[in-house]
Amino acid sequence: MIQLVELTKSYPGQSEPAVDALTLDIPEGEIVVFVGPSGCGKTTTMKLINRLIEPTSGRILLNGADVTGSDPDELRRGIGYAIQQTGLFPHRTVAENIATVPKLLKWGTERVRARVDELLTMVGLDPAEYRGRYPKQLSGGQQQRVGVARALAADPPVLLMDEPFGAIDPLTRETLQNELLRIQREIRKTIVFVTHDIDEAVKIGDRIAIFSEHGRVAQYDTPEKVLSEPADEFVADFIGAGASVKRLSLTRVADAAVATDWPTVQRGEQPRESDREFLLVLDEGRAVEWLPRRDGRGGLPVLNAVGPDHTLYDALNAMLTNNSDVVVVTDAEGTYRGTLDMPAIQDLIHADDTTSVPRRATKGEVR
Ligand SMILES: Nc1ncnc2c1ncn2[C@@H]1O[C@H](COP(=O)(O)OP(=O)(O)OP(=O)(O)O)[C@@H](O)[C@H]1O
Repeated sequence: MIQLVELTKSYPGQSEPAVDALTLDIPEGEIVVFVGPSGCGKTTTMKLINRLIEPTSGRILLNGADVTGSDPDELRRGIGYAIQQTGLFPHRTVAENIATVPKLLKWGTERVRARVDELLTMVGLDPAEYRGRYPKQLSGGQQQRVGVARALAADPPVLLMDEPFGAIDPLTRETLQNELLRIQREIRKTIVFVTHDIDEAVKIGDRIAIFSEHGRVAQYDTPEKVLSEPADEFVADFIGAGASVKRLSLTRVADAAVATDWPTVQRGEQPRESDREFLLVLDEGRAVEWLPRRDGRGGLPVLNAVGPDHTLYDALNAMLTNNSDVVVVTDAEGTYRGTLDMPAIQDLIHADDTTSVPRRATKGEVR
């Protein structure tokens, strides 16, 4: 666990401190996200944690030990650091880049080679194809993956990530976010993650620290709490409109009440009687077609099914894209598991809401 105690940084020549008496506990094995407007002191705080810069006053404790006076080089070997500009060495191969810290630690050649391949596989790059490439022969997203692999190389207990997915297109960014969450389920590091983007913070964070200015933390809470009970107007403004929709991204489809009573028919078989307008056609366990009940002709392909790792936000998005109020749910292998409908999502949005007006549809009733 990392404890920041009254941490202050005043840069020379600046009238106000960049970080002013920041006190914050970062629990072991969690992802804590620093989010806030430009210039509020997020990067300064990260650099203070790994002693790239020295505090003007205050202390940093790592697992209870004061590291403010320890050897910065030694400290940094226990702290992985991944940044937006990746900082990859352009004239070194992917493998050499990843091996930087293990070589400093004088690991044997075979151990380094095995670790490089293990990490490339972990971040979704085929070692045989990528270990010999140079950074400029990679896409931006691939460079970020290598940056994350390099930060993890010597298995540090702490990982600092400063807008690691900042300059990436939205689709790749989402993939990288999902991969980080998958990797974190295995490695359980203490991760401090900086972003400008509240949606990214909500998705990635076990806790979110919302910085206002000068490293002051306006709220430090779980994403649920930040969205449902913003501490003040600054936080409410920063979250922006649509907090209830954002809350949908906190629930995975795997944890939602998936309905299993949608009428289905096996491909090639005679449909059963049903009160639903459409039947779902299954082929070898997969939902492939919505078949109109009335004449059994002119079926529509099943598009944008959601799996267990998707969020309810993704499910809502799929419904809107399909212009439908129901979406097919599959398991990780793509096998049909059931359906999620709009009323189920509305129920979730309004779970603790006693004032909403009656809706047209009720649960289970699909128009
Ligand atoms: N080396 C420096 N010398 C002087 N002032 C600095 C230096 N680095 C940062 N600052 C100032 O400290 C404040 C905090 O900067 P910091 O980079 O920590 O903010 P940030 O929240 O990470 O911003 P951004 O989201 O734009 O990256 C800013 O006002 C910035 O101008």
